This record gives sequence, structure tokens and C-alpha cells, in this order.
Amino acid sequence: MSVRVPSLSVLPPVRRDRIIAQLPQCYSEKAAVHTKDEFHSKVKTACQEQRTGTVGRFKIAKVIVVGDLAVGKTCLINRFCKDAFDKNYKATIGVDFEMERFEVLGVPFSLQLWDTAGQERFKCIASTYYRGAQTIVIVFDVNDVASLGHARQWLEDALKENDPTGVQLFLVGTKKDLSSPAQYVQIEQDAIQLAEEIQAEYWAVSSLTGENVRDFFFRVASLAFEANVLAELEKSGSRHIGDIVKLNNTSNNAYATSKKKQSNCC
Ligand SMILES: Nc1nc2c(ncn2[C@@H]2O[C@H](COP(=O)(O)OP(=O)(O)OP(=O)(O)O)[C@@H](O)[C@H]2O)c(=O)[nH]1
Ligand SMILES: [Mg+2]
Repeated sequence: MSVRVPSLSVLPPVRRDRIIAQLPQCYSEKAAVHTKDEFHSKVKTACQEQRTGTVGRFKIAKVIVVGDLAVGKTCLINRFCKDAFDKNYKATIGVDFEMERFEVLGVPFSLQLWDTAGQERFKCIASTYYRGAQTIVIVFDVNDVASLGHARQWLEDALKENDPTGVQLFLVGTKKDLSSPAQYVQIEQDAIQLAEEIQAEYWAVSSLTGENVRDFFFRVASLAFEANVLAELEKSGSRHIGDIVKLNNTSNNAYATSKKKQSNCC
């Protein structure tokens, strides 16, 4: 198992191609977290007035990526974070993670992307990292019906460690480049139906060609950001949250939490 934990002081600056000025649209209106064209007006105003509280001050949203072995979880993350693709399968042992920094509506915001192992023998290690997720991404291979069939079980396992009301769910079909249009149409129907049932947003991507990968992660970052700012606004009611919320570096630092978990890990 490899877990790399960068310190805050060595984080690179936000890349120019990680700047989000508008809400990216969903993949399918039939299965979306929401279908609004723009960020919530309260969120836009809060950002303009720099009233986003702890969001923007080292706020990091934890995203866990789960799903059957070899469906393409690692390739999906690597395509986005490193613009790389490896055709050779190398199983993830336990977990790995990547940090991605964005700027959303002028506010810094980071995603901590946890790439978990799909292999049964590593599942017990991986599941100890599920806790505290804000976003759960369930991955399946669009050419493998069984991997879609297992999505509910992955969700159930991830929700054991998280508050179901507080998480955003995504169901992502990978390896779109390998499927014929006819095959794809069939599995997409089933996937969208499942996504509707579990209230997940559906996406289909190819890490080989890069199709939809960037749009997908931009959508994840934007929806997590929007939910975080709305939660901050709700927490502080009509008060000016930027004036009253002080970040406690020890208790709110996700890196500290990760380090703690790392040392407890089997
Ligand atoms: N053609 C094609 N192959 C892909 C794509 N994504 C992943 N693969 C291949 O599928 C295999 C498994 O990919 P991984 O990303 O390692 O799978 P994983 O889900 O991380 O697997 P575990 O770590 O064991 O859970 C590799 O051989 C990849 O090259 C894709 O979009 N298109
Ligand atoms: Mg992997």
C-alpha cells in the first residue's frame, strides 16, 4: 500500500486549467445531482463578497473512488491528475491518493481523491479510508455488466462509514472507447436507471481517449464546492461567516486526519 501525504507548505499553486468560472453541466439530465444551469445565487454572492467561511481557507473535500477490480479507477484518476494512461493493469494495493487544487468562482478549493483497491483481499484496508467522504464515486466498466451489478454493494459499504444525507454520489462508466454504440446504449439504460434509484449522477468516460474525464472532475469539484458553501452559509445563518469562523488548523486539517489514519492502518 502506498499513501503519499504532502504537507500544506509544498502544495503547488492552482493551475490555470483548474479554474472554474461557471457551473459545468451534468452528463445526463435523467440522472444528475441537479440540473441547474448556474451555481446557486447565494453561492455566487457569497463568493463575490468573500463570505465563504472555511471554504477557501484550506477547505478540502474528500472524494472516494470505489468499484470492482480493474474497472479503471486508477486510470480515471491518473488521466485527470497526470494526463497519463497506462494500458498495463497494476492493481491498487489498499489505497492511494491525489490532491487536486481548483479555484471555483475565485475561491481556492481542493479535492482529495482517494483511489481504493477493488480486489477483495485489499478491501478491508481500503474500507478504513472511506470515512469522512463528501463524494462517493462508484466506478464500473461499461463492457462488464457484472461490475454495474456490484455497484449497489460498493455503495452500501461506503455508506457504512458515512452519513448518507451528507454525501454526493456519482456512478461512472469507464472504458467507453471499448464499447460499440449498440452495446453502450443498452448498458447506459441500466446504469441511468440504477443512478436514478440510488440518487447518483451518471457519467460515462474513457481514460484512454480522455473523453469526459475533465468535465466529470470539474463537475465533482463544482458540486462539492457549492454544497460546502451552502452548508457554511446555513451554519452561520444571516451572520457574516467570513468574520466569525476561524479555522482551527489542528481539528480541521484533513492532512492531520489522514496521517492519523495512516499510522493506525494495518
Ligand atoms: N481501453 C481502455 N482501457 C482502460 C480504461 N481505463 C482503464 N483501462 C484498463 O483497464 C485495466 C485496469 O485499470 P485500473 O485503472 O488499474 O483499474 P482499477 O479499477 O484501478 O483496478 P484495482 O486497482 O485493482 O481496483 C488497465 O489495464 C487499464 O489500462 C479505458 O478507459 N479504456
Ligand atoms: Mg487501481
